[in-house]
Amino acid sequence: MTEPATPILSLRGIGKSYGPVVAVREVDLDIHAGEVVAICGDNGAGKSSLIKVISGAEEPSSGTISMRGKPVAFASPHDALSHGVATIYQDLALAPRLSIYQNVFMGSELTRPVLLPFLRVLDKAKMIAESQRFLAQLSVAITDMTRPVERLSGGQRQAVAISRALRWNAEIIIMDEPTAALGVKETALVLDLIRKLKADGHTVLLISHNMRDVVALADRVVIMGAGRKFVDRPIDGLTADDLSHMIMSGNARAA
Ligand SMILES: Nc1ncnc2c1ncn2[C@@H]1O[C@H](COP(=O)(O)OP(=O)(O)OP(=O)(O)O)[C@@H](O)[C@H]1O
Repeated sequence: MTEPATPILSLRGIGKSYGPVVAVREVDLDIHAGEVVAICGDNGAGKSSLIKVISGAEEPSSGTISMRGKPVAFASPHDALSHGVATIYQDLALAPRLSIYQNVFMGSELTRPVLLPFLRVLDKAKMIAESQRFLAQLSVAITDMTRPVERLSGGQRQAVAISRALRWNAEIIIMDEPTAALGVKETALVLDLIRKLKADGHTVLLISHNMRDVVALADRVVIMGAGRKFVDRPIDGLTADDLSHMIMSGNARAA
């Protein structure tokens, strides 16, 4: 018998309180490399608070986080990013007037030397080529990397936000409600982006209220209610209705 692989990410006893408000209680969670895991639950269940702890945006009030069996503590989202954990929030945090390549490399621009070794200028050509490579990896057909992001569709903007995560070599990509603001066609594009990430070996943590998206994409579903994890199982055979019922039964228990 083969030993189960060490999880890429493990949470043990994670709690998060904001003053007297307990948002997350005693959550244990193991995420394996290459999985797509959906985190579901009603409003106020604690999904965002849990994600903020994993993404380095908030410190946990209790518990530990490990990556590949080694304890880690993320002091900031940048710190999490340098450990290979990237989070894409609903607003995508893109600069609409800047071009695709400027958004992909925002805060981590590539430079090249000119004349003297200590004199460097932005390496626009390389940033354009790399951005093109990331988007091609996601099967997104945009050729002009100088196009401002405000002229892209919602799905294409998600692709730019994901490309930024890829630029950091993120292994774990956390997506907060990626299809919430999108129409049918754009939603299909984003679901394809997530499938592509999985096919390329990335691990995806997905917060979603859309049970159809969850059934279509996730390998495993985690359902939270009143800060606790009360379901953690493979998606095998579950329907969107099953998931909705599970969420509601969790609410009834929490009430
Ligand atoms: N910064 C904060 N200060 C105080 N309370 C907070 C803060 N952030 C979240 N909470 C509370 O923590 C609880 C969990 O909220 P959280 O946003 O994590 O849930 P959620 O499942 O993501 O909900 P939603 O689906 O509505 O985003 C709620 O009672 C919420 O009011």
